[in-house]
Amino acid sequence: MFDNVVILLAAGQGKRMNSDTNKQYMHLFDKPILAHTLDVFQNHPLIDEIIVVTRQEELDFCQKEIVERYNFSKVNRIVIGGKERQESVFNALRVVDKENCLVVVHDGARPLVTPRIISEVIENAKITRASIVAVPVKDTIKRVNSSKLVVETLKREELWAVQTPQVFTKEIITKAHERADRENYLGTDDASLVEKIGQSVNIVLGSYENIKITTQEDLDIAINILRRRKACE
Ligand SMILES: Nc1ccn([C@@H]2O[C@H](COP(=O)(O)OP(=O)(O)OP(=O)(O)O)[C@@H](O)[C@H]2O)c(=O)n1
Ligand SMILES: C[C@](O)(CO)[C@H](O)COP(=O)(O)O
Repeated sequence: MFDNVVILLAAGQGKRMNSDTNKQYMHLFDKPILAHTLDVFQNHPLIDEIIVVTRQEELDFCQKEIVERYNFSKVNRIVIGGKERQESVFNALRVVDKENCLVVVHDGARPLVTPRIISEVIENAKITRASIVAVPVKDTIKRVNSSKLVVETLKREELWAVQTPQVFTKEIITKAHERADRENYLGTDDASLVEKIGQSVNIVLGSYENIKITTQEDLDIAINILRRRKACE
């Protein structure tokens, strides 16, 4: 049996949000975005421990106003992130002390992840060792050059929009990050690093509601989804 360790990323700056408060700490209804995300993992029976990654200047706030205030008892470490998302994951990986475990990487800015998604991606990774959440794209996607000229139209039936959680054995994700670090490769998700070491990566169907809160309009979408979910409780 694997233990399941979450790396929860909250060390970004939220520049695209254009707000004075870092987006992870902005409120959605009753609590900060990061507390919503933590809630889902804290209450999930398959999750054993959580490592939160934060910025140095927000460490104290994260510890006192998020972890202690909402009593997230599964959080056993808070580590300092790096300049890029990938560095933040690598910093957290270095403190995962369990040998034989699955590492579940999740964006703190995706508070609408559901227990169903977490269960399915972990169960899949137990078998495949590398499993990520994604949804088929709905729009037509084109490759465009720097002069804004269309270069080609991609085959939509082959395109998936990738989300988190992304789950790997500790051995695979560590090897992938070490190789990327050595070769100065910077990817926009962890799976791209795993692909580079020749490991196949499996897709589990996510949800169009599992959005990453990136810009102001995402906040309105998240509020509407949460309002509907609360009304159904
Ligand atoms: N150096 C970084 C950059 C990002 N993240 C985290 O990775 C997730 C996805 O990143 P993104 O949405 O791009 O967040 P930001 O980097 O904060 O946003 P922006 O690019 O607009 O500044 C977020 O939960 C963010 O906190 C991180 O832990 N460390
Ligand atoms: C990992 C990710 O959320 C998958 O969609 C995404 O690539 C993160 O990108 P960002 O630029 O760090 O938001």
